[in-house]
Amino acid sequence: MEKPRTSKKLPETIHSLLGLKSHLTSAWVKSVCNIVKNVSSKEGEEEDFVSAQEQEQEQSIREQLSALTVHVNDQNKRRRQILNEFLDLKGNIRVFCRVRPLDSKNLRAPVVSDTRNVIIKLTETKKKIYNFDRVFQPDSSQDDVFLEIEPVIKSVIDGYNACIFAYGQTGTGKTFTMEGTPESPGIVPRAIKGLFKRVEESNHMFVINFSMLEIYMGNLRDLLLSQATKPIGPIPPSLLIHTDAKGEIDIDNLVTKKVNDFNEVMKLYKLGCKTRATASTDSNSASSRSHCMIRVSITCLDAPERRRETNKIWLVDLGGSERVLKTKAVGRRFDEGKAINLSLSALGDVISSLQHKNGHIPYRNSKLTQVLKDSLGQDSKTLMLVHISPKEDDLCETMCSLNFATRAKNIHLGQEESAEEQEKKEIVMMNLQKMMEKIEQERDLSLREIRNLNETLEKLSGKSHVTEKEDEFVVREEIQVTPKIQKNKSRRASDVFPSFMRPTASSNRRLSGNDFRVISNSPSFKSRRNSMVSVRAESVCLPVKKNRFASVCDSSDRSVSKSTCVMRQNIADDATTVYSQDISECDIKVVVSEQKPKVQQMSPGSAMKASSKIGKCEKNMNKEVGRTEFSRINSWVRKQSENRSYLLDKKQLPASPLPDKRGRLSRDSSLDKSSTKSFSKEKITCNEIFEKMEDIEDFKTDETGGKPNLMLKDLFELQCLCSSETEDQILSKYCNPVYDDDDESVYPPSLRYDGLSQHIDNVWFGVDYIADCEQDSPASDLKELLPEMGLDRSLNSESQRDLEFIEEVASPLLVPQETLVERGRAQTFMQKLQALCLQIFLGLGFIGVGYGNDFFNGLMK
Ligand SMILES: Nc1ncnc2c1ncn2[C@@H]1O[C@H](COP(=O)(O)OP(=O)(O)OP(=O)(O)O)[C@@H](O)[C@H]1O
Repeated sequence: MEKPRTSKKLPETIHSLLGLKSHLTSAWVKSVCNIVKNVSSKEGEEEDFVSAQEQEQEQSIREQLSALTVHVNDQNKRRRQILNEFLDLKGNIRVFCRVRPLDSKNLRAPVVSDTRNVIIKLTETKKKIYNFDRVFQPDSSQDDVFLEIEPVIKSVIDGYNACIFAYGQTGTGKTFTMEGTPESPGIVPRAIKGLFKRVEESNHMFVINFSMLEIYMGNLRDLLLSQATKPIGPIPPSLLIHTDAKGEIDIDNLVTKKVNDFNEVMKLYKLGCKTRATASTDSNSASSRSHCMIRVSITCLDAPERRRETNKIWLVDLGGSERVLKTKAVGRRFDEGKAINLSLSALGDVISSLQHKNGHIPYRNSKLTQVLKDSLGQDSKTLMLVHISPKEDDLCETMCSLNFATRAKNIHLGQEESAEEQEKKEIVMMNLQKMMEKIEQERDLSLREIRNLNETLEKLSGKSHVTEKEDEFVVREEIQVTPKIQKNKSRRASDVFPSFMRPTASSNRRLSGNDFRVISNSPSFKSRRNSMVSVRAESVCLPVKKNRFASVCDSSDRSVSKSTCVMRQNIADDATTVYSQDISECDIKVVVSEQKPKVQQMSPGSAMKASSKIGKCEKNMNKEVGRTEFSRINSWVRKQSENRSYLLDKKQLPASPLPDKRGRLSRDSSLDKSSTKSFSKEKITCNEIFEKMEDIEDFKTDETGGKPNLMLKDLFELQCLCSSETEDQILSKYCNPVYDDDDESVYPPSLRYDGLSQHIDNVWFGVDYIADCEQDSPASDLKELLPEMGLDRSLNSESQRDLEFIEEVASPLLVPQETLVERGRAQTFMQKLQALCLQIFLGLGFIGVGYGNDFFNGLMK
């Protein structure tokens, strides 16, 4: 509409009047007054008219918006009902199976599949059929998989809890399905993208939070606490599970990060994946040794039609199920496998109980089921993806996985549906899906209309309909950590699990305040996900005589090497699980740092003296960690060995050992067991030993085809003796090294031993120490472990004596000092003592029970 022109002319008129004021007449003034009066009244009318029109238009847009919003909400409600019906028909717990592609086309595959069945050809005539809600064949794409998962993502937006987990033998593609690759992303990135897309499309305000943790050996570890900040930043508290008043499960102190878009989530996800515990096994070079769990929680306060205000989806990449016998896992790998299998079995029990609608659901049997309690079964949507390998070699594991999945399948008290019923159900589901699609299309149109109307409204009033709502939504805290820190100190009885499921030394250290030191510029480990940049745990592999134990785990020769983390790909147990230790298998990791803790290597008597140095030591530890000079530690180790005195029976040293036919050192007849009883002990330094062993070294150099690692010369040479003599002879020859407590040179540059601390921490966390100590002393751990390794029967009385010796010396050292009330100090102190204790045994007692190689791993760095 054109604006009135009179008012525009007014200034000109007045100007002309002013210019002609000498000629002003009363008629002139009158006419001007009329003009002015006219102008103001006309303009007012016109402006009123315009604003009334605009208001009307605005009002009509607002009415349309309200109507459309109601319509969209109705459509959402209908869609939700239909989706629920659809999922109910499909089953709240659905089991899919994914068959991974064969590595080589030439291999015979006894596993065939169609879209619903997996057929195992046992013999030419005998076969076993397993059916599932859906089977993804080897050529199925990630898109195919996600298409089946999408309805679950939709129901998460509707306020339902959900859980999607990948189960299966190690190396069958669980991580591939969940994580995927940059070219073909898996369920996690797709699900997150899907969630954000739906949130954007919706006319509600959502707050999305992201958390990531792993369950390693029954211990919950936050994966969003980056390794680099862990040791120097505030001590990350341990994660404990609790149930809130509404019966919802939460995890104390778990980092919860508010995320605004897909890219933000992906950054966090990558960070978490890097922190995850992986290791090389016989079946997978970067095998997951834990259950990796992602939690995405969604809050929507302005949608009462949603099932809950806050709900969550768990995306879980379970650790690989495996027969430990097949993987030949020992030590840590063995226990990891055992813990994974036990928690998977507990998960199977829970799902099976839910499917069979049992009165009691055994959630408390594992941390995994405790965490997932409110996201499994009932009105939650659960989706299990079982992964199998079609290879003939894996047939046994494949059948185990299929049997597990069958247990979890939707069998209502054993009644399978007839084909006719199934067909009817399929038709109903198809119709429901079509209805859903139609509603979604209509809803999308309505939403587009809402958007357009909002834009118009914005132009008219300069304010959008939606932004008003947005303004109401206050910015929330970036990181929300469930504030239950106080609870940490009183560990509940229910949290006390069998030894393998108890928190690892690593988590206890986090509790206690003593964490790893970090080292920059460390080489990255060979791992798909786990490129550790901050912690370097170097291992030492010493040449140990092939004893009974060695033949179990490794038939090849062992050599001296200074390698980082993964020592040999074909020895499962030589690969260190990153950032995790457990002393029960004596797989020890030493993390070397720049500082010089001055307390180390003391006799039990000087233990109390050591405590006074701890404060100083801890202060040093809190300084920023710099680059490690490995050579400094090397030279320390060397100096240490040279200065160290041994009570040695000189007679026992072979004068000039000669190689036998097989190239091994000949035994001196004087090393006869009977003669060891009457030996005369003299003090002798390591250098003297070296002189005596000159010939041995020459020979060994030839045998191994290269000079032994200089850094480990001393131990290497001592171990050379081990390779030609019985453990008992070694034991009888070398007594405990003699240390001068005041000699600071015996203290290694920042040598920290991480292990055994669990025994101490338990005292402060409500776990009965005595019971624990009895159960978990290193010697009893060994005793426990040996039968599992099949070594109990083969232990002779001499080895038994070794064990008793260890127990006798180790146990008193592990008793906590009552006077040391400050946990952190006591912790550090005990670590030093433990390191001392273990170094004393270095090359002695443990060799006799087959711990030679593992025991030395990392200890000397
Ligand atoms: N469907 C598939 N298509 C292509 N490659 C696959 C598929 N499934 C698995 N792979 C490949 O097989 C290898 C092992 O897979 P992955 O690491 O996902 O196994 P996993 O079951 O997670 O093992 P673990 O339990 O030991 O962690 C990877 O290199 C992966 O890319």
